[in-house]
Amino acid sequence: MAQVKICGLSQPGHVAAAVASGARYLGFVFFARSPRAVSPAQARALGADVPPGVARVGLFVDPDDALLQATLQQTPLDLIQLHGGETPARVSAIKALTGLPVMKAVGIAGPEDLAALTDHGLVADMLLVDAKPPRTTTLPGGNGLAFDWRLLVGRRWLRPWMLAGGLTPDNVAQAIRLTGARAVDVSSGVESAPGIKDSDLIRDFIRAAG
Ligand SMILES: O=C(O)c1ccccc1N[C@@H]1O[C@H](COP(=O)(O)O)[C@@H](O)[C@H]1O
Repeated sequence: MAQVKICGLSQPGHVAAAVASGARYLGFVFFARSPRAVSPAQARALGADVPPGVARVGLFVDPDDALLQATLQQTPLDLIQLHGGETPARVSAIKALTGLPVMKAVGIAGPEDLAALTDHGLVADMLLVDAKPPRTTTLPGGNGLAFDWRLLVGRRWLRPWMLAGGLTPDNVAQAIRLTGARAVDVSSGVESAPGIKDSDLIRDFIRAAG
């Protein structure tokens, strides 16, 4: 069974549905432009009763030190997800600053994008392999877009990795079979509208990944 991260949670009922269905990672978005953005106080409340073994993930996009420090002062997190243009050096600096493990997202559109996974695998604790966002969007992730999963067949990196990008209850099993992913991340694919999670879709996704 692949481990599942449900990203962009903002309501206690959806956190409860994700945990009850077996999610191993819960994502809280600290990026103001996202329809899924939460405040640190909201994230603290949402993550307060999460059982051991379920990681609270803070998603940031090119955060400065002040944002990271202010967020962590207000809410406990177990893993930092970096979803912007952070360099390997910046990933290292954020690990040192926060004392937390970091998962670095890399956007993939073609084979030329795969080298960044090798570079980030030297410093990040985990890799997140996502679709590269289109130039026209203001969101660097959470767009519900998939990439050609065949690009990952036979690839190995130094760190554990998650597959993301356009996953849904209907396609996640195929994505896992093709890529061999041991962990998957979803946001839009378990929503009824942008930013509105659906407990039934969360359950269906986690079942389908099993
Ligand atoms: O979910 C968001 O709003 C978001 C905003 C900014 C950066 C990343 C974001 N989400 C991440 O994007 C991928 C793919 O999401 P989707 O399933 O295709 O909608 C996933 O890793 C989310 O964590």
